[in-house]
Amino acid sequence: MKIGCPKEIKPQEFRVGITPNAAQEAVAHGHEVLIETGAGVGSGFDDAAYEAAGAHIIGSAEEVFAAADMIVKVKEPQAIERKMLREGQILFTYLHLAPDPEQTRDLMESGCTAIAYETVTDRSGGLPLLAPMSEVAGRLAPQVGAWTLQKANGGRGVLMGGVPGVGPARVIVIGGGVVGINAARVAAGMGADVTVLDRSLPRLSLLDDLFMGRLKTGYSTAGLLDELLPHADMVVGAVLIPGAAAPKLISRAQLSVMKPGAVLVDVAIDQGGCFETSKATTHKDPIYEVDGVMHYCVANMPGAVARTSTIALGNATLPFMLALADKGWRKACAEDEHLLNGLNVHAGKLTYFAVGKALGIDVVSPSVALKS
Ligand SMILES: NC(=O)c1ccc[n+]([C@@H]2O[C@H](COP(=O)([O-])OP(=O)(O)OC[C@H]3O[C@@H](n4cnc5c(N)ncnc54)[C@H](O)[C@@H]3O)[C@@H](O)[C@H]2O)c1
Ligand SMILES: C[C@H](N)C(=O)O
Ligand SMILES: [Mg+2]
Repeated sequence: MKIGCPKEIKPQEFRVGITPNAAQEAVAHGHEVLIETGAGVGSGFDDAAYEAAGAHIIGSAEEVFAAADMIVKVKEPQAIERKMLREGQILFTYLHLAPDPEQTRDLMESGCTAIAYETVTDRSGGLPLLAPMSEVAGRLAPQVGAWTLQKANGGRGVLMGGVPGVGPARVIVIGGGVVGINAARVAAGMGADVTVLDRSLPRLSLLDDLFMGRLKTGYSTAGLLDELLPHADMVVGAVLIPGAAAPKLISRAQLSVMKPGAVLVDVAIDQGGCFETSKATTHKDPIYEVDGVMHYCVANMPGAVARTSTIALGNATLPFMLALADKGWRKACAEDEHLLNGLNVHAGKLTYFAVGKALGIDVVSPSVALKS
């Protein structure tokens, strides 16, 4: 199979979908790997590293899209990339379709077969292709939140760990999954007073055991948030209902009970955001203020630490990319229900129920799509 990897074009996105090591494995499996020139530079991989791995360097994204049977990327295809997709072509990347009707329409119109990293599952109920980037974004969240808390950036001028004689920042993490646990770990490590809220009691139990009194846990309800918000310096939004639009857990009205200069970091913004006042921002212009409360809502946070993120993502995607290339998407998905769970669009039809529900579009079950 011809596997193509274009350079990412989302603003300030420096990750790349295929590392030289992954390219080398694909070549060893008998595939041809086409990398757009410069695609890896933002992650520290120059064209020569790909050539040494046996890949071909291609001059433009247009040529990569035209030649490849499967496109492997990081971010959802941007409008100009969507025009280059064609019927029968496999697209393997993050999609986050629930909050994105335009992208969904374009992917359906293209006729391509789109497999979304974020809905591929594993045996233990996890999301193995989302997890590495959730680890990164979770660890980044207190870091960017701490920067936003600085007075010059609009924050209330509170130091995460405080100092002797002055208490630490109070951080609430809503959602104790992969993002949440990593955010809690770094916030606690910075010395903050951390509370994690979740709706899964087993998850709260795990957090309680792991952190041994270093953080507090709470069962996530609107009432508990009402109690906690007036005291919070930072709230990290880290909830997920796989594939679905994020539930809105803090309304605009609730901002009025928060302290001026408190900070909301909405990591769940890629699924539409879990605060009513969230709107996606970029690394170049990451923060804005609403009713005195600072918001950080970058939907591609791991792009900021592209080297770490590209390698971590590549480690996770490699076996799935090889399965798709070796067997073709039908056989690969027929033999692996977890990969089939990644199928979001095929031949003009939407194949993921939570996306269909969010966007009001009819869905064909992935097992039916497999046979079409
Ligand atoms: N902005 C970015 O750059 C970036 C990067 C990586 C991940 N993400 C996003 O972060 C979000 C979280 O991802 P994850 O991997 O941690 O997911 P996860 O499935 O590991 O964890 C989500 C947690 O949310 C909990 N939850 C669901 N509804 C809740 C509610 N009402 N209140 C409290 N908890 C609730 C679940 O029980 C689960 O523990 C996703 O939207 C993911 O796409 C964003
Ligand atoms: C998954 C997340 N939206 C990312 O960009 O890595
Ligand atoms: Mg180009």
